[in-house]
Amino acid sequence: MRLCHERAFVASNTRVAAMTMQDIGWNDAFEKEFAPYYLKGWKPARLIRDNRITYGALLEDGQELEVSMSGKIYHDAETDAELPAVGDWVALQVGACGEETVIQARLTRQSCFSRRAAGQSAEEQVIAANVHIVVVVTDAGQDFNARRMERYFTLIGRCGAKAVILVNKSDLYPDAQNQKAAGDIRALNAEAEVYVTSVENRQGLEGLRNVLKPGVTVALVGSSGVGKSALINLLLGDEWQWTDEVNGITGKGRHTTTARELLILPKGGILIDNPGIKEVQMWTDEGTLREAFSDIEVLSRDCKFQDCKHGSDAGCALRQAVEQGELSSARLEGYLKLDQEIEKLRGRRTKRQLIVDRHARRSQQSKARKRSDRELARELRP
Ligand SMILES: Nc1nc2c(ncn2[C@@H]2O[C@H](COP(=O)(O)OP(=O)(O)OP(=O)(O)O)[C@@H](O)[C@H]2O)c(=O)[nH]1
Ligand SMILES: [Zn+2]
Repeated sequence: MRLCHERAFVASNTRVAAMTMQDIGWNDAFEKEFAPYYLKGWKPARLIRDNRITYGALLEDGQELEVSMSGKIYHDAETDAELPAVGDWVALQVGACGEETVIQARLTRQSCFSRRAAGQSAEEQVIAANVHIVVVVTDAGQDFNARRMERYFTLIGRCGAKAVILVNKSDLYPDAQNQKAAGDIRALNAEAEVYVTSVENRQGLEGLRNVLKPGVTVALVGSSGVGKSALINLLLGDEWQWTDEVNGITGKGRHTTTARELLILPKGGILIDNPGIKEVQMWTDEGTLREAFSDIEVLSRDCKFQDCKHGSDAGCALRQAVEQGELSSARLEGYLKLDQEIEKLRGRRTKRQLIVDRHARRSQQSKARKRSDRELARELRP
C-alpha cells in the first residue's frame, strides 16, 4: 500500500532514521496492550504534534503522518483530558491513497503531566502524556520564585515523573546567588536533580545530558525567556552540525516555539516542548497537596485544635514554628493558599460532575426514547 500524505520525517539524517520504536518511547506494556490492534492491521504511532483538528504522528519507520481522530474516540471522551495528546501512543488505521489516517484507539497512559486548564474550567489539561522527566528551567534572578517551584513539584509529583531543575543563566549572576537558588530548590524537594547552568556558555549541562537517554521522554517547562529555546537549539544543534543536515528534524531549520512538539534528540531522548505554559496552574488533589507539604502536615498535628485554620487560632503550631524561625512564613502562606485553591477546584469539579452526569442521563433517556420509538415503529410495521 502506498501512502499519499506521508512526509519523510528525517529524510537524510541516517542516525535518526535508524531509530527504533524503543527510541521513541515504546515498551513491553504498550506492546502487550497493542496485541488486539495488530490483529486489526492497525499501526502504533506516537503523537508528536497537536494541530487541534489533526495530529502529527510518528510511526515505526520514521514516517510522520498527519492523522485525525475517529468519531468514536471523540465521542467516548468525557473530558478533554481523555482526548489524545502529544506524547500519547495511539493505534492508527492507515488510509490508502487519498483516504485519511485515523486514530482508532489511544493506549493507556503510563504517566501524564497535566495542569488545570486556564479560566474557570475545572477541567484537567494534559500538557504531555507518557513523560518520565520534567525539566523546569528557571534562573536565580527575576524568574526565581520558590512558591511557583513548589507548584511545579506538586504537578510533577502527581504525574509520577522525575524532576530536573535548571537554574539557568548562571553567567548573569554571582555564583553565591546561583547556589542559593539551587539550595532553596533542593530544600523543597530532596529528590529533584538541581543544576546550575548556562546555556549561553554551555556550562553545567552534563547532568541533563545524562538523563537524556534513548526512550526517555522529557517535558520542558518554565517561564518565558528563561532559555528553553536556546537549550533546545543547543541539544539539537550539536548533532545538526555533525550531520550537516540542519533541516532534518523540524523541516524548517532552527526550532521555533509555535506549536507543541515532540522532538527526538539525535543523541537519545525525546523532548516535549511546551511554549504555551507561562504559569503553572494547579490541577491536583488533596493527596498530592499533603505530600508536597508533608512536613507542614506533620507540624500541624501539634496545633491545639484539630480544625485549626492556622490563622489567629490559639495554640497554632505552624504560627509558632514561623515565630521560632523553623518554618518560613512564605512557605506557610503558600500552603494555606494552595489549600484554598484546592477547595475552589473541588467546588468546580463537583459542579462539572453534575453537568456531566446530567448530560449522560439525558442522552440515556433520549437513547431509550429512540429505542422505544424504533420498537414501536417495528411493531406497527405492516
Ligand atoms: N546570559 C544568558 N542568556 C541566555 C542563557 N540562556 C538563554 N539566554 C538568552 O535568553 C533569551 C531568552 O531565551 P529563550 O531560549 O528564547 O527563552 P524561552 O524560555 O525559550 O522563552 P519562550 O520561548 O518565550 O518560552 C535569549 O536571548 C537567549 O539567548 C544563558 O544561559 N545565559
Ligand atoms: Zn494551626
